[in-house]
Amino acid sequence: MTLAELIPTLGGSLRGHLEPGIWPRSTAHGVDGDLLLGGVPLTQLAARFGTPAYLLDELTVRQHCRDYRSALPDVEIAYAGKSMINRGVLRWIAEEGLSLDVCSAGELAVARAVAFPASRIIFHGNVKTPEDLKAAVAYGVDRIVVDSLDEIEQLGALARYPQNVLIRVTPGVDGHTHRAIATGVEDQKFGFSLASGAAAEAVGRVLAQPSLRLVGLHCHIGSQISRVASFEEAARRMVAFMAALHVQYGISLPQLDLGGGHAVPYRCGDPSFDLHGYADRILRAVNFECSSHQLPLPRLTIEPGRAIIAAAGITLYRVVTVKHGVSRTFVAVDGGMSDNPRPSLYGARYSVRPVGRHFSAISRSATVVGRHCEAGDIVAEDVPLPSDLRAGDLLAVPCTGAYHHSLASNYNMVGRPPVVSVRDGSAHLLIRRETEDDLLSRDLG
Ligand SMILES: Cc1ncc(COP(=O)(O)O)c(C=O)c1O
Ligand SMILES: N[C@@H](CCCC[NH3+])C(=O)O
Repeated sequence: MTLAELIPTLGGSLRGHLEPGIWPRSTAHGVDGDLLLGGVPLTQLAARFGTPAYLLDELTVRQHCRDYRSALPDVEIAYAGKSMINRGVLRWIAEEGLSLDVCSAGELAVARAVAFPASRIIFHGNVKTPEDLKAAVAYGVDRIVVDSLDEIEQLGALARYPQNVLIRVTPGVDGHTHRAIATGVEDQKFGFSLASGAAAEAVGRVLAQPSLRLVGLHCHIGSQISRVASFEEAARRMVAFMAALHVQYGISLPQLDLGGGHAVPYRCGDPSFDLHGYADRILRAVNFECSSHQLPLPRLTIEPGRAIIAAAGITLYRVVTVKHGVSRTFVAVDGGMSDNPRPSLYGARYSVRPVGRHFSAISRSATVVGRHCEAGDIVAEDVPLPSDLRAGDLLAVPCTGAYHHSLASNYNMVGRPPVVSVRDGSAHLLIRRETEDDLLSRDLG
């Protein structure tokens, strides 16, 4: 597929005032107030697959992979599988030539199911159970990112051949993101602190394990970060640390993994991430620090998840009730915090668009709420919705490709929605809807 084939659909979106960067690239206007995704009307997808449903635009995912590869041609791009993992998506990722970051035996099992090349897999996690480590070693993943002294010993005892490892370093850099997903700052559960000397100690421990081969360092300063300066600062500190290790241990580490965390806009006006600015500043910073410390340039890896897949996704809900409170209107839909816990976890905000018929031009502010037994079960707070919105209408929520299906739960014994991919006018069920039988199958009475 060429770039030219991917672009025309974007024009359709812009003409229809669908905010670019928030809606999947193939989104376009259909007839009678419908939207098309991958050439398929949303009303048709709702009728065929039911609601709520996660929709995924294959072209957007592929285009984002290409954007990264062309902005950073000499850098390894590893897709962070935790953002959205299933066999279909991993096939696209493999075909686009990306590597893969997994963080559990379960994620690795999905990779194994599509024969994702072990040579392109990086295994993460602050906790790796014995089962995780065994699965990683058995599949022969190229790199394991060690995150504790205990893990270094456990992996050292388990590894059969020299296992490539990276050490996860906490560089002490604030990414200015929600505190629940800020992982570059001191005194939290991820990584070895650079400032305290824990990272240098970890290096010594890995070097002392004959079955481990230290190939580099890793850092990940958090998620949904738009300030390129934070990534740049982390890169500088990491290279300075590599230089210090050269002095202390006489080693030149060949790899540096700078993690993911690149922000996406969820609503119009949210800060976006300047990929080309990032590429330029990170490469300059690493080149400058390496030459000033007379270090050979390491091979760089980055690990975007959200930036690859968030804007490829739309969640489709059906309105079940419209209730007028004392001062607010509540539009209640057939999903909620079980398919999207991000509003309750991080106060995340979304935009919402009614689809499937012509609506009144008069809008009012409404709060879209879910079906779960919590007052905090909110899909979108204070969003403008047409005054004639009623039960049975469809709502489309954009930018739900990342950390939605992967964070979904069965709260209130509600089955998780299906994941449907679209492309070239056809839809394909990647993950079916979870049924009551599925839920009961684990209950052994
Ligand atoms: C080690 C690591 N790499 C990559 C990612 C991907 O993050 P994001 O989806 O924000 O790019 C994460 C999650 O934050 C992570 O923990
Ligand atoms: N789950 C988070 C991101 C965490 C990223 C993984 N470390 C979110 O939805 O934004």
